[in-house]
Amino acid sequence: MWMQITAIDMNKDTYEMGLPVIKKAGVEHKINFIQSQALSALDELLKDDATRGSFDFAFVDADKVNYQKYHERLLQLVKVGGIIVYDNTLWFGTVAMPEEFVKEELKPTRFYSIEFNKFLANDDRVQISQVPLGDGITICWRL
Ligand SMILES: C[S@@+](CC[C@H](N)C(=O)[O-])C[C@H]1O[C@@H](n2cnc3c(N)ncnc32)[C@H](O)[C@@H]1O
Repeated sequence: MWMQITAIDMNKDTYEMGLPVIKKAGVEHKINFIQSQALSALDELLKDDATRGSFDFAFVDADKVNYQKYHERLLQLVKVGGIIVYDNTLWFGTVAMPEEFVKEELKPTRFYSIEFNKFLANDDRVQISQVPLGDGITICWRL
């Protein structure tokens, strides 16, 4: 079956940085890069009935303040049994630290990350596993 990757980033440089490797692997034709704010791109994808519930896998590594909004949209785009992975859910370990030990510059995202982690833990539309790999990833199995 024809497999395709939809990649969204508001900054094309990020995609172009990886492009030589993508080309070397001969998979450029499989990637649909959308240069856009993620929320509007996801909303566009949701307008298409053929796209809803069609994705096997989603990986999110963008602005943490919007993770919950991405989650609501991805639940509609990823098929039941599919996987959604969120990056940086430990936020340098700060989500488990008392606030007084956290550097000022990490505090805003720490707050969003804690709120999002609590939200996911109570979301019965997914089964989750928090993996202490890198900066923490949360794997969600779409139920
Ligand atoms: C930490 S980088 C990760 C890039 C890529 N996932 C990787 O691992 O190489 C975060 C990326 O999210 C993009 N980004 C941040 N906020 C975004 C938004 N609201 N909409 C679309 N892209 C966004 C940035 O441009 C940046 O390329």
